[in-house]
Amino acid sequence: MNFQRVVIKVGSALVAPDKQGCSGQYLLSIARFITQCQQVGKEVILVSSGSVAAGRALIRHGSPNPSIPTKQAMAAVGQMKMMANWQRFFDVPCSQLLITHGDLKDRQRYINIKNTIRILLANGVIPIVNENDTVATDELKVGDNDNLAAQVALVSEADCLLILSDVDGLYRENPKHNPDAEKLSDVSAITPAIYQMASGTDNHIATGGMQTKIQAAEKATENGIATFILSGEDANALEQFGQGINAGTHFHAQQAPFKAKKHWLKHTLKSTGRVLLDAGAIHAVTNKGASLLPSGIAGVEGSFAAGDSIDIIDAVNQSPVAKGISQYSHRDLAKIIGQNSNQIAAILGYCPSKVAVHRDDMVMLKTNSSDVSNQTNTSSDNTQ
Ligand SMILES: Nc1ncnc2c1ncn2[C@@H]1O[C@H](COP(=O)(O)OP(=O)(O)O)[C@@H](O)[C@H]1O
Ligand SMILES: N[C@@H](CCC(=O)OP(=O)(O)O)C(=O)O
Repeated sequence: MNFQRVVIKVGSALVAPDKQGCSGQYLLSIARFITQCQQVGKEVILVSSGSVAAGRALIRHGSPNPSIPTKQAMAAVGQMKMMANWQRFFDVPCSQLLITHGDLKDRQRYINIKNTIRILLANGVIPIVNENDTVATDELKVGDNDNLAAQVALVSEADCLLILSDVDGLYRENPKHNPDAEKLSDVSAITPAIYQMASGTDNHIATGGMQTKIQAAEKATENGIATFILSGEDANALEQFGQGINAGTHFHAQQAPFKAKKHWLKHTLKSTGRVLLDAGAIHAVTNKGASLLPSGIAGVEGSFAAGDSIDIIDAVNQSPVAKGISQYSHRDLAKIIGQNSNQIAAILGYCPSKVAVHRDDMVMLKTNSSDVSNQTNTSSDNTQ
């Protein structure tokens, strides 16, 4: 097995093949594989879906698509069932980590999660992660466990991500709609064409379908984490995987791992505002690796505090060019845009920084380089 630390994501359809309750039908062989990994010194972190499905029969609901509070109640009761279901397959202890996007985007909580997982693994405990559905709101949730698993792979510094589902890989079209669709064994780069192949799911207990799996694979592989989609219904697929044979789709890890902070910024933080840049500022930021100065900002939108993530937009075509941490709140930034940085103190009465977004806190979304700090800094004014 060509990995040391693996995150294994198990979809709802495997936990609840009958679309409600918990079943051991597929979990048994997955648990056996996990035990085999541990016996040869590999570390395993589970990301398990299925709490909503597991609790579905225990919470009264009239409609086939229950309200969000009803689903949150299902998750609350189902999570215990799901954990108990996993624990019965292991002799070693399991542990429960319920996290949200709000936890991952907070630098301190992110570090707490990292430390907890490290200590659990060092003690032979299996971390089992799910989104904390009961408290998650739209703004504060990852939303699907494929992306959550990729983020867990990053925070835990795994070198492999295994996404187990009711489908045995990425097909050129949804195989449930076109049974003749061809499967891809290897994906060396995640391009728009790959995204076009992936559609959602018809399974009402699942979230995201293949689209979110591709997003997860992109996040992981650009950080040097090899990613596989395998059938969790086929015990042979896991057995073969253990022998180094890929029975599903292998998304190859990219060579240059993204720096942890840049990744956190690009994928984990959610922006609550935008700044619109004129052509000169776009050129300085994208081609010169400069910090973003208030003088280059033509407009401020949304609501954000100093330290929040914002999207950096080309005002001409409205396309996002970068993402970064704002040094100022939207209110203060709106007062200093278009102004020379030397004027900031006079306008605001304070000047913690001459830049609006520092180049070290910025990640490019569009240029060939995804890390502006790798570029030569020709900014004439990039001091904080
Ligand atoms: N191009 C594709 N290749 C494979 N499966 C696809 C594709 N596009 C959509 N899907 C759908 O994605 C489903 C798996 O996602 P999902 O139902 O969310 O499962 P899970 O609960 O494991 O996350 C498959 O059952 C399939 O219907
Ligand atoms: N957190 C939810 C699962 C969300 C989800 O992404 O489901 P799935 O697409 O089956 O991986 C639950 O435990 O029911």
